[in-house]
This record gives sequence, C-alpha cells and structure tokens, in this order.
Amino acid sequence: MGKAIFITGTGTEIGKTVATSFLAFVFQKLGLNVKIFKPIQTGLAEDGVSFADQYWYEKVVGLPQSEGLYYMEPAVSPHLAATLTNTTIDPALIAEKIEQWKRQYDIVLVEGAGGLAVPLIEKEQGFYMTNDLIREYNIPIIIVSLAGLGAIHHTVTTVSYAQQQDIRILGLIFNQFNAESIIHVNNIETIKRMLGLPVIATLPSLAKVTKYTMMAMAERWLKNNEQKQLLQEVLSVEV
Ligand SMILES: Nc1ncnc2c1ncn2[C@@H]1O[C@H](COP(=O)(O)OP(=O)(O)OP(=O)(O)O)[C@@H](O)[C@H]1O
Ligand SMILES: C[C@H](N)[C@H](N)CCCCCC(=O)O
Ligand SMILES: [Mg+2]
Repeated sequence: MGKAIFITGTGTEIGKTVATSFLAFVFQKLGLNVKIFKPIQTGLAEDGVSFADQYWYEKVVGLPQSEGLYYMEPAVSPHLAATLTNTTIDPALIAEKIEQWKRQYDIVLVEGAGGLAVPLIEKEQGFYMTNDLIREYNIPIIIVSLAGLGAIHHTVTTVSYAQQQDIRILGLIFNQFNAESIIHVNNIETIKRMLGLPVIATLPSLAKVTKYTMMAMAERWLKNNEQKQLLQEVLSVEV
C-alpha cells in the first residue's frame, strides 16, 4: 500500500507545484512509482486555456501522471470559485481517489490550493477547510515556504496552525533559497532551532524551470546521502 503526502504551504505562488515536481523526480529516481494529484485547481495557465497546475505538471516539467478533480477557471480561493462556477466539492470523493491511487502507486503527492488555512466549501455554518480534509483523512503534510525575508513568521504560524489541528508534519521545504544570503541561511537555522522539524530540502531559484533543470536539481539533491537518509526517516519508506 502506498503513502499519501499532502504538499501544503505558507500561501499561494510560493512553490508548492515546484516542490511537488521536485519530490516526484526524487522519488522516481529512487525507483518509486509516483502519482501527483491536485484535486482543486483554480486559475488558468499563461496559455489562457489550460489549468495552471495541470499545465505545469504536464507541459513544463513533463509529469503526465498528474491529475486533478475539480477545475474552476476563476483564479480565486476554492470556496469562491465553487460558488462562482456552481461546483459542489466533495471531500469524500477526493479521499476516495487518494485511497485508490495508494493501491496503485508507492507515493501519492497531493498538492493543496494555496496555503493550509484555505476554505474549500462555504457552508451555512462556516467553512470546510483544507486542514479539515487533511485531518479527516489523516494525511501527513510537507510544508513549503519561501526562504527569504518573512519566512520565519510565515513558517512558524503555518506550523503552529497545523499542530493546533493535530496534523502530522513530515518536514519543511524552503523554496527559492539563496545560499549566499545571510537572511536565507539564518532563516533556516532559526526556524530549525525554533521548530525542531526536519528540513527536507532547500530548493534554489532556477533561471529556467524545465523537466531537465528540475531533474538535475533532484539528482544534485540525491548525491547527498545524508539527505537520502533523512528522506527515508521522514517518509519511513524504503528508499
Ligand atoms: N525554485 C524556483 N525557481 C524558479 N521559479 C520558481 C521556483 N519556485 C517557484 N517558481 C515560479 O514561481 C511561480 C509560483 O510557483 P508555484 O506554481 O510552484 O506556486 P504554488 O505555491 O504551487 O502556487 P498555487 O498556490 O497557485 O498552486 C511559478 O511561476 C514558478 O515557475
Ligand atoms: C489562484 C491561486 N493560484 C490558487 N490556485 C488558489 C489560491 C487560494 C488562496 C486563498 C487565500 O489564502 O486567500
Ligand atoms: Mg501550485
């Protein structure tokens, strides 16, 4: 039976899709069978036709094993997109898809829409949130954050929110990390000391994001055995 991992983050446009693609290439290079699932997609890609995340997985980084479930054109929060498009989001159907793919794949990477505290469904009494889906179906998460100024607050508040919701955090990924920046380097050291969570990877800014630059980034990362060891511990999968 495979393992599902929910890729969430400190917000939108912070690199969840890039981090999910990176993890997919890493796992594939380790011989694992990976499925990518972005159940709720809002907003179109630059071609004005495709849905942003699906376009990215299929066309930019060539990961055809990616799939969505709800595709809504307005580039807004899922709860508003569902209202605007008269779409009924069914968390049980999302969970069913994940369980189905756990029977076929070693790893199912589930990308969230925006950050962790994002509403999926507007109800009479309040909202059904992304964290409700994660908790209800007991999916462990990896939190993606940008590495620059602001990362401390964004990461600490997102982690604290996840912990309040009894959500299991496998680790952190910092995106657009600049090893030459004292802010970036100190941010990660500070956050490690404050939270004591594994830092699974720090992803540099890529001048051009393609299947090849992403694969090369995964290869560079895998060369460091210590990180492979961390991946094994964090994901308790034989790698
Ligand atoms: N490490 C990186 N190097 C170069 N470009 C990056 C990197 N990380 C993210 N980007 C760019 O920043 C933009 C946002 O990244 P991404 O789509 O992964 O964000 P996201 O968190 O998945 O957004 P959403 O909430 O819409 O799903 C994309 O255009 C992507 O190409
Ligand atoms: C349109 C965007 N790229 C994402 N697909 C959805 C982001 C939802 C953010 C909700 C919020 O935190 O305000
Ligand atoms: Mg994305």
